Amino acid sequence: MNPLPCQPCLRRLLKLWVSVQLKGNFHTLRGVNSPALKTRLHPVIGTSQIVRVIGIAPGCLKLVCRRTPAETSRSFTTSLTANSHSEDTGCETGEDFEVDESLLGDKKYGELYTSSYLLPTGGHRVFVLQPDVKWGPKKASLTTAKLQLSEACALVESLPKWTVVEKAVYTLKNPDKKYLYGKGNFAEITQRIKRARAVTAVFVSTDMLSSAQLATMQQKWKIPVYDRYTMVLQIFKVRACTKEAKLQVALAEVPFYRSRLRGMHDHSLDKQAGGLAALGGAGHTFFEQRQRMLQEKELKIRKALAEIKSQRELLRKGRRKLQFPVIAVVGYTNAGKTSLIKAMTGDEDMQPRDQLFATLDVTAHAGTLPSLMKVIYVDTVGFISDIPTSLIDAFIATLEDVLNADVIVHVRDISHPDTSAQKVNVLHTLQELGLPQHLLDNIIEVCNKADLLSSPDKLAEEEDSECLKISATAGTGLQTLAARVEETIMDHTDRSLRHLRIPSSGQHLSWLYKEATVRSVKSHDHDTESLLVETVMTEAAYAKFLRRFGQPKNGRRSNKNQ
Ligand SMILES: Nc1nc2c(ncn2[C@@H]2O[C@H](COP(=O)(O)OP(=O)(O)OP(=O)(O)O)[C@@H](O)[C@H]2O)c(=O)[nH]1
Ligand SMILES: [Mg+2]
Repeated sequence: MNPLPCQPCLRRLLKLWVSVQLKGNFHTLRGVNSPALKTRLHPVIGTSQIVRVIGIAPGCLKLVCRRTPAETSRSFTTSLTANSHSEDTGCETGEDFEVDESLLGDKKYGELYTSSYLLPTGGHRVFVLQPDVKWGPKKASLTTAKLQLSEACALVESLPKWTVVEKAVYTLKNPDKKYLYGKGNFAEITQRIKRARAVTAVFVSTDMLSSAQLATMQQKWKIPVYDRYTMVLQIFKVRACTKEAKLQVALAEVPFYRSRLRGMHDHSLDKQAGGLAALGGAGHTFFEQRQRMLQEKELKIRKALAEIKSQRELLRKGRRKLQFPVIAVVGYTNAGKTSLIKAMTGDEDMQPRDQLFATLDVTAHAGTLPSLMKVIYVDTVGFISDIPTSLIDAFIATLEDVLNADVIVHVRDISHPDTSAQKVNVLHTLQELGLPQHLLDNIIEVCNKADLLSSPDKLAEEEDSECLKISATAGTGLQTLAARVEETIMDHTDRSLRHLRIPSSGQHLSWLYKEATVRSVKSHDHDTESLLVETVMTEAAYAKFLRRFGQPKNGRRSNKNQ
C-alpha cells in the first residue's frame, strides 16, 4: 500500500507545476489518470489510482485517490495549495461531493443585477457607513459603534483588492425609512461620499437593506451599495472551495436575487410600461418567468444539498462505527478555531489566517487525547453578529456536524475588545441552530489568544469564569484543555474507563487495541498468565468484548478519567 500523500512534500513538488497549470487551462487537469498527471503526482501518491480531480480553483487542487484497486469505499481527498499564486483560496483537506456544476453558476440571473456587483474583478474603493442604532430590535449586538465600524472595515478588507477609503458613523433612529436616514443626514452622507477620493462602492453596515432602500441609495449615489448580507456573501463566494460550500453560497444567493427581482418589479411598476419594456420582457410574464427560474434553481440546489447531506450522514455513520468521539470547535470568526485544532492535532496542513471567514468548509481532523483516545475535531464556519438568519440557514447543513458532536468547544478571542458580546452572539446562534440542551449545557469555553493580554484587569475579570485560558499559537493551556475534553467525553458519552484482567496469551489485547482505547498494560504482580489493562470503551464495545471473550476476571469500571 502506498503511503498517504505528505502534504508539505506534495506542495513542494507541485507548487510550480500547479501554479503554471492554474494560470493556463484548468481543464487540462481533468484528464485524470492521464500519463502526464500521473507522472507529476507519482513521487507523492505513488501508484494510487486517481479517482477524480474534484476541485480546481486558483491556488488549490483537490484529488480523490484510492490507495489500492480493492479499496472502493475509502477513497480520500487531498488538497494542495500553490502558495505562489496571488489569490490563494486556502482550500483545506475535506470531504467533497459531485454536484451538477450548472447549479453553481449564476449567468442566467445576471440580468437581475450587473454581473460586476457580485465579485467585481477590479475590487472596490469603499465608503463604509456604520449606522449606530441606539434602540429597538435592530440595535446591533456589538457594544459600541466604533467596534462595529472596525468589524465592518475588516469585512471589506478581507476581500481581495477591496479597500476602505473613508468611514463614518451616523446615529440612526428609524432604520425603516426610504433612504435609511432622514433628509439632512442623507444629504450630508451624499456630500461626504462625493468628496471622498474615487469611491466606487458604499458599504452600509446593517444586516439587510430593503430593496427599496437599496434602489434609492444606488440611484442617488450612482455606485453599488452593499449591506452586511451581500458583503458576507461576497466573502463566502471568494472563499468557498468545496462543491458543498459553493452550493450553500448559491443557496444563500437566492434571497438576494429574489429581493433584487422584487425591487426591479416595484421599480418598473412605478415607471409603468416604460420600465418593463426596458427589461425586455412582456410585463408580469418576465417577472413570473424569472421567479419560476429562481424557484427551480432553489429546488435543485436544495435537492443537491440533501444528497450531500445523506452522503455526509454515511461518512458520519462510518466515524460513529469507528467509535471516535467528535469534538466540534465553534466560535466567532477569527477567534482561533483552526489554530486550536492545528495545535491539538499537529496537522501541519491546516492554514489559520488573520481573516474573517477564513474557514468556509467544515473539515474533520483526527487527534489523540492524553489517554490515547482517538478523537475527531471538526473545524467549522465562524459566526458573526448582525447578519440575516437566511444566510446562516444556508450554512446549516455544514453545521450538522456540530449538532451531532459529542462535545462542543467554544473558542473565544479573549484579546478582542468585544469578546463578551461575541460570546453572547455565538451562544445565541447555537441556540437558534437548535443545538440540543445536553450539548449547550456542556460547552467547553476556551479563552484563546491569552498571550495577547497585557492588562491585569482583563485577566482578573475573566479569572473567576469557567473559561480556560489558552494560546493556540504559543501552545499554552492545551494540556489542561485536552484533559477537560477527555473528562467531558467520559462524563457525557457512554464511554468509561475499565480495568480488565485478561490472559496474556490469546486475542484479548489485540482486540482491545483495535476496538477500544488502551491506556496502559501491566503484567499482574502474582499471576504471570495475566495482564492488567486500563481501557476506555463504549458500552457497545464492552458488550462485544463480553460476547467474544466472556466475563473477564476483573471488569472494574470507573467513570472518572483518572
Ligand atoms: N496571538 C495569537 N494569535 C492567535 C492565536 N490563535 C490564533 N491566532 C491568530 O488569529 C488569526 C485567526 O486564526 P484562525 O485559527 O484562522 O481563526 P478561526 O477562528 O479559524 O477563523 P475563521 O475560520 O475565519 O472563523 C490567525 O492570524 C492566527 O494566527 C493565539 O493564541 N494567539
Ligand atoms: Mg478557521
